[in-house]
Amino acid sequence: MADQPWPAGTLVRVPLGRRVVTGVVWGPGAEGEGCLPREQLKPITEALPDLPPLPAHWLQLVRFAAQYYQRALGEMAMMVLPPELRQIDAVQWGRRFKRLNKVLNPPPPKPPSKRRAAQAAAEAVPAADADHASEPAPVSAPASASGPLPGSADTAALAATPEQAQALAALLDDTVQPPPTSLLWGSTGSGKTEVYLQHAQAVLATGRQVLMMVPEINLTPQLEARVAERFAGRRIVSLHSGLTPAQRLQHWVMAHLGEADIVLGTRLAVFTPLPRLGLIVVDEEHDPSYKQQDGARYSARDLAVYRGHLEKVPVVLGSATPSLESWFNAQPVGQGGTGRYRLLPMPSRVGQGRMPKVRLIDMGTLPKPAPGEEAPALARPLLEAVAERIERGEQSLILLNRRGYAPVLHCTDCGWKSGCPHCSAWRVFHKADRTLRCHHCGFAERVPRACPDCGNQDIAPVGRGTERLEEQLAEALPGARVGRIDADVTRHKGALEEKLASVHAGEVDVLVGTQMVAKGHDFRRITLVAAANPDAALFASDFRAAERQFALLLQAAGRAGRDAAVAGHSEMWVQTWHPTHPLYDALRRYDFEAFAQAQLKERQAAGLPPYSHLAMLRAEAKTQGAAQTFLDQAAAAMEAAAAQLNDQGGGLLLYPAVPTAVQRVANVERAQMLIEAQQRPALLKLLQQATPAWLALAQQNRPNGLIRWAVDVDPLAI
Ligand SMILES: Nc1ncnc2c1ncn2[C@@H]1O[C@H](COP(=O)(O)OP(=O)(O)OP(=O)(O)O)[C@@H](O)[C@H]1O
Ligand SMILES: [Zn+2]
Repeated sequence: MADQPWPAGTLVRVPLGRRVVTGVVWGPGAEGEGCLPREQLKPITEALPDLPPLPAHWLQLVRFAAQYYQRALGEMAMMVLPPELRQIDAVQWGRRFKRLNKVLNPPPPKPPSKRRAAQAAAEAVPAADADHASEPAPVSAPASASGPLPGSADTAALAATPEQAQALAALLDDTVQPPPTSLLWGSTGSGKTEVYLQHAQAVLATGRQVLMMVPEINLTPQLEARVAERFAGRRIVSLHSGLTPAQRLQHWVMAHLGEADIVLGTRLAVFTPLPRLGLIVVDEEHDPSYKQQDGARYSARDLAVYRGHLEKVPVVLGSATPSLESWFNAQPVGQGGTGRYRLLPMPSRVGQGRMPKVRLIDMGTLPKPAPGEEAPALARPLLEAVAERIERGEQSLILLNRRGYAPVLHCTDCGWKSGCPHCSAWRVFHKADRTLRCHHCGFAERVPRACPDCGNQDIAPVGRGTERLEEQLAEALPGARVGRIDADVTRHKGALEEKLASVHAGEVDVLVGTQMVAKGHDFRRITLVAAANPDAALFASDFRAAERQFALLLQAAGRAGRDAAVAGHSEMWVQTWHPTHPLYDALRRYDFEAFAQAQLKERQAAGLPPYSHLAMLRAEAKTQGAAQTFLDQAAAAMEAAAAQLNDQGGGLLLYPAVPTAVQRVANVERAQMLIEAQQRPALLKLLQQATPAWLALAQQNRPNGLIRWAVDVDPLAI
């Protein structure tokens, strides 16, 4: 539609069948190429008034993401817009906008009338009904009540340590153009957040906006508090999936209008339109949560780097244990890397804080439990070390990455095990509500009194989850206050905050937790961290398992000794059957560099990322045969194209289709096929060329039981 009156990026309402839906004007469509003839096009109903068009950069980012992750452009664009925006019409939008304007530009203060006070009160209440209730205020209440204040209201930064100063000098040096992507490689507790804040302060002072990303929602409140405290006069908004639809829309609009100075969010925030963008921070850049695991499987970290290039703004990736991809990119070309990122190391902890001393317990040397008895959860010396902490009024953190009471129940007579009838997985015993629950499909039943197969009364838990560990520790440490934080006890809104607060307040002596507690928290009284059972990852089939485990253990260790007063005697204990494993050796010396080099060497030898590029084609079907048949046909359909690309040095390799690790979930069979390439462009070209054939094959295979298929570019787990 060459004569369309609306510029590209305008949000419009268009008729689609009998409905009217929201769309984005993308530009004139080329006739032919799958577009309808002009005569058949319906006119746009209306544009959403007062909403500036989405910027060209935003369109380009979405276009790139769609192409790279092999999704339809429209799907990608709609997926990254606030859900609420896709539904409302111009009239509803007009009402929203008016209310938002009142928040942004409050009338000059008058003596408060009764009505006004009531209205202000109403505005502070979170919207229950999306369209009719008042909008909630954005997170930085002071700013929203008084309009933007000059940057002078920022509270003073801490005096930077020499390492922080050095990193900041590099980050603030704007003679390096275009602004590079930096990898801030700082130990846990080295003050990375302080560096982000001071960098942000400099960027805000030039009138630009800052986008800060964290991997998980439960880390946003902490960062939010620190940012709000530092930038009391600024408008700060958060963006994550925990907001109400109305909140999310409001925060998004404030960012888009340039009214919000700082956007804090999870991966979805990478798509926030920001007209004055000046800095992108990706905290804990190695975290797997940055990769979306369904639909459009994008990596927010990688898109952040792309966006930085696109908009010529600096990107800071921060981590104590960078992903091997980022590490590789931060090594100079001469030293086996790509030199694409700038490495900014901060090896020391702030002040007198020290990393805890690592102690490996060789489980093989412990006395064997009597026949029929179970080994205790914690070896004697570790238990004694915990008891010592309790006596001194210090806290311990016991990490066990498995929730529930026991991963499986077992009949000692006939050998029955608590399998899930719908999945190829065991059902986990949860003692609190006496259920057997499948962690894959959610299927739950009351735990049987006797073996369902043979009637034996004696069915026993096998193995140990956090719930059981908590119980056993309470028994082994009489009088100790044992607490637990995992997904089960933090299901309700606010529960996690409550639990964390009680740990900070010293109301817990021993905290049992999953990886949830290992990340990010600034615990001040923990002097002992123990990994109860970390060996499984050493032998996992996934090539990234070791990398993830190392990061987790190092993060966990980083929760101890954060306070100088207790740092001297802080310890990280590891219960292992493989004390000489190189992973633990590197951990003992906190030598990420050595670990990374060793891992990269292995990856290079095996031709794995970052030395190659992967895509995974996944299929779900009623039978394993149907899933694999589709994948086999999909492979056959791209063989010619692959051969052609290989003639040009693409280095493409198609692996046979195999069942996934958990083959059946909710009665659906799953299979996958790996595509490997030496050259990334060849991989993308191949996927693009193959897609039409795959779409057709999928149609053909539906009657045979194919349910879904999808491509995952740069898959995290294989
Ligand atoms: N320059 C400084 N002077 C004094 N204290 C500082 C300084 N920088 C940071 N701190 C304090 O040190 C502690 C750790 O800092 P921060 O949380 O920024 O580290 P981090 O590297 O982000 O840690 P982690 O990776 O564990 O999240 C905080 O309590 C922070 O207030
Ligand atoms: Zn199941």
